[in-house]
Amino acid sequence: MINQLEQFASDNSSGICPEALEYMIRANQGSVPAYGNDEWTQKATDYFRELFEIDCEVFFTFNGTAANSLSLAALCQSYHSVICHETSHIETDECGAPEFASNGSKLLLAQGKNGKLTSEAIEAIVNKRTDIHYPKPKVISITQSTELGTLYSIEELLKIKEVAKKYNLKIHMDGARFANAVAAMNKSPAEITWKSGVDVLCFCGTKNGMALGEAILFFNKELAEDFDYRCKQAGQLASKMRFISAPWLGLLETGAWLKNARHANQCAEYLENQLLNIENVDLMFPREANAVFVKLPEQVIHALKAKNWQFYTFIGVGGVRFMCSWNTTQLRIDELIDDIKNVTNSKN
Ligand SMILES: Cc1ncc(COP(=O)(O)O)c(C=O)c1O
Ligand SMILES: C[C@H](O)[C@H](N)C(=O)O
Repeated sequence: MINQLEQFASDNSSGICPEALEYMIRANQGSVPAYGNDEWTQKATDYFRELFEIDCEVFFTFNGTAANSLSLAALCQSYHSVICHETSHIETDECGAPEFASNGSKLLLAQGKNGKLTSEAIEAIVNKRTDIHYPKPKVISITQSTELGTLYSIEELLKIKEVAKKYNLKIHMDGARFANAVAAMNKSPAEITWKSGVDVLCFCGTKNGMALGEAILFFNKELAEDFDYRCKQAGQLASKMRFISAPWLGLLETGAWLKNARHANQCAEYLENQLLNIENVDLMFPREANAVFVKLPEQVIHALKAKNWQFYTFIGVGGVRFMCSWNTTQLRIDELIDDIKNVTNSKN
C-alpha cells in the first residue's frame, strides 16, 4: 500500500493541486496543435507577461534541472564561468547538468551566510583570477528562496545587480520556490526579478502543485535567441505542451500559485514555532519560506525514520530539513511534533 500521508521530505513529494488538475482536465478535450502551438500555451505565456509586467520570452521544460542548465547555457559560453553559492542546487543536485549543457562552463563556488551570495563574495571571485588561463566569470546564479529556506531581500538583490553591472555579468535566478519568496516578501514578481536585475528566471510549477513543468522567463529577450532550438535538442520541447501550460494557467488564473505558496510558508512557520517549544531543538537558518532546518541528535533522526517520517538530512550542513508544501496539514505537523517529543524524551 502506497503511503498516502503527507510527508516533509520535499515539496516534490506532494500531488497535483485541484486547480492544476482541473485545468489539465479542461485541456484534455479533442486535438490541438502540438509543440506549444496551442491556445493553452499562448494564454499561459501571455499571463506570465501580464503577471511580471514585461514582454518576456517564456519557455517550458519538464523539470528544474533542465530549466537551470539550459538557461545558464544560454547566458554564457563554454569558456565562461558561473558564480553560485556552494549550497546551490546547480552545484549540489543537478549531476553536472549546467556544466554539461554549456559544454563546460565552470561553476565558481562562493560561501555566504544562510545560503546567500553577497556582492562582496561575487566581486572577490571576479577579481581572484583575471588571466586568460581561468574561465571568465559571466553569470551570477542565485536561488530565491534559497536551498536553505532563506530569502534575498530587495536590498541584497540590488547590490548583486550593481556588481553584475560593474563586471558585465548576467543574473540567473533559480526559482524552484519563487512563489514562496513572493508570498513571503509581499513584493511583486517584477520587483524581485527584472526590476532587481534578473535576466532569466526559472519559475517552478512542480513544487507549487503541478505534476511537472517549469517556466523559463527571459526578461532580457536577446538572451532567448534560438532558445527553442536549445530546448528541442535537449529533449525538453513537449509535443503535448498543453499539459504543462494548462496546469500553469490554472495556477496563475485562479491565484493558486500564490495561495499554495502562502499555505506552505504558513505551515513552515507553524512547524518552526512548535519545534522551538521542544528543549534543545534549534533552528539552523532563519525560517523565511517553506523549509525548516534544525539540528537533531542522530538517535532522534533514526527513531523518526523508523516511524516512517521522511525528511532530507544531506542538504544544508548536516541538519534536518522539513519541507512544507501546498497540501501540508496542521494535523500532520502536530503528529510529527508529537513523535519528535516522544522520541526525544525516550532518549533522555
Ligand atoms: C533549489 C532547487 N532548484 C532546482 C530544483 C529542480 O530540480 P528537479 O530537476 O529535481 O526538478 C530543485 C528541486 O527540488 C530545487 O530544490
Ligand atoms: C534536494 C532535492 O534535489 C530537491 N531539489 C528538493 O529540494 O527536494
